[in-house]
Amino acid sequence: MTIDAIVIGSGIGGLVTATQLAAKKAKVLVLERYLIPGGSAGYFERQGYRFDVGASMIFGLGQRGTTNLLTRALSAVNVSQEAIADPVQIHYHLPQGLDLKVDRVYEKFLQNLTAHFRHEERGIRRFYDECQKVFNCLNNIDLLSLEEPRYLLRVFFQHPLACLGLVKYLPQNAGDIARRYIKDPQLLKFIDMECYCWSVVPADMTPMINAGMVFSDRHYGGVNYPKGGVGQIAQKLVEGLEKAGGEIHYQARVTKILIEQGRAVGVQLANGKVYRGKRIVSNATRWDTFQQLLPVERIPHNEKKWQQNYQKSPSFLSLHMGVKQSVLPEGTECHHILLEDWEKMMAVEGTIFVSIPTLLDPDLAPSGYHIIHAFTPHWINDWQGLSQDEYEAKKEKAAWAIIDRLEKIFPGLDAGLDYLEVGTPRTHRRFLGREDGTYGPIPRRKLRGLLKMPFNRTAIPGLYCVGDSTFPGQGLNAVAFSGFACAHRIAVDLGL
Ligand SMILES: NC(=O)c1ccc[n+]([C@@H]2O[C@H](COP(=O)([O-])OP(=O)(O)OC[C@H]3O[C@@H](n4cnc5c(N)ncnc54)[C@H](O)[C@@H]3O)[C@@H](O)[C@H]2O)c1
Ligand SMILES: CC(C)=CCC/C(C)=C/C=C/C(C)=C/C=C/C(C)=C/C=C/C=C(C)/C=C/C=C(C)/C=C/C=C(\C)CCC=C(C)C
Repeated sequence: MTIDAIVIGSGIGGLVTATQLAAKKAKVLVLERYLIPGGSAGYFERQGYRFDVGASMIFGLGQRGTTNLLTRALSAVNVSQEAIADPVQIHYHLPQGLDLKVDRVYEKFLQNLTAHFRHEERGIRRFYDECQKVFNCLNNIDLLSLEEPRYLLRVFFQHPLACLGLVKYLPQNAGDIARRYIKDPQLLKFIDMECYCWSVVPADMTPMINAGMVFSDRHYGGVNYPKGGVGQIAQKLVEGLEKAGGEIHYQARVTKILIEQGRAVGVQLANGKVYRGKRIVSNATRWDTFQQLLPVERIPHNEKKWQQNYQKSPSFLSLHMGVKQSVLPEGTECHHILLEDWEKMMAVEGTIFVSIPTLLDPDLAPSGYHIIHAFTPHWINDWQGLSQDEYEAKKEKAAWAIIDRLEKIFPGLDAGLDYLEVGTPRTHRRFLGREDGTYGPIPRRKLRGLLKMPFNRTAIPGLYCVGDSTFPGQGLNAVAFSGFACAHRIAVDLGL
């Protein structure tokens, strides 16, 4: 039977595309190089612990509105995922005693922040209220392909004000709006950190649409942890895909996208096997798609331009730890950010991100133990060209430097350590198939919001991209949007 769409990669972007198409009765084949689905939202198991490989703070599993895209993607193929509400999005441990929690309740968060900056009470409220405006525009409309003129016309007639609001915010960045209301330099640094910890760039370079989503949805749909671990989301999507008649093959590494008369017509695997399909979707990064899967001389002009605007963000050094329960003080929250010096916010080993999923789902670790996943930015270049011994020694040294710093929030961490596995940018490159292990694209300089971020179609007819190198960028809920949009565009192109 002819395949309608071949999806390269089963990250959340690829799986949402595949399930949406399968739900529309398209014949879909997903090809995944690894053993399990999920990509950055995958997991691995060691000695009774189930560790999340990357994604750990999950938006999009809410129950209301239109922005709960993970919930919607699952229900489109008749599956669901139990979600555990996280009462605090992040506990920040920042320089100059700036210690505060982002409570799920909006007013409580504003109070916590205002307690540190009384003189900016009005500015704080005005900035975050403006983020809510962006979110309210999005959360009122059907979220589908912005490359489909009839859809645009329809939403515009249904919700003209929301659309005009979005058009206004699309070229803006969060930092410019924050500066309109806020003057205190330390508070502006805090807003930088609020953006950096998910966009990996400061507020000035973070698109306002994305900031509006994150800073509002955490108080609306909330951050929710999937029962059984983050990997469950992908597993459930695969279950739904198969129920809807789609197929997924593992250990199926695509090495080539086949082009005939300028059109993408199929793919070739590392083992030589060829599949042909009416449409090809790449969930690999744009760098991998256009530099590895296509002949380099084929890089379309607009892709070269994209690379002039966007660069690869650093990867991470990840510590997956199993620890004794006694390491976590009473009342510890699930997510933490630790930084001791503002100047180092974006430096290698500057900011430490921490996630402790077992506080929400104790079944992920043996009884009496917890998981601490700590990660911090690192570049692949610093990990290349080492002998095996040098590589191991470097891992060990870097890991213990992080553990030492974490003792500040988790006293006795070193003594309470039961298991430690360290991942480097090389690990991320190898297991996620992402060039240089990058977390995703970031602007090379200040750009106009999301205007330069490409949608799903590419310059090569028949070839589409999905995932975090497409609009609107990083984040599971963001790549879920990109999956909805990609499937919508393909369905229209195929006349489904
Ligand atoms: N919320 C968090 O805490 C957090 C943390 C880290 C990452 N993330 C997010 O996870 C998202 C990643 O989603 P995504 O959908 O863009 O992609 P992804 O990188 O997660 O998935 C891509 C998939 O494609 C597969 N693949 C790549 N090349 C292939 C090839 N040639 N042949 C076959 N398979 C191939 C990979 O193995 C992987 O499974 C990002 O948006 C990132 O921001 C979130
Ligand atoms: C018609 C006319 C005229 C017009 C029209 C217009 C329109 C309609 C427009 C539209 C638009 C749209 C739809 C848009 C959309 C968007 C979206 C969906 C977005 C989303 C976003 C999301 C995001 C950004 C998210 C993110 C998240 C993340 C990234 C996260 C991360 C995290 C991490 C890293 C972790 C951290 C921490 C710790 C651990 C502590």
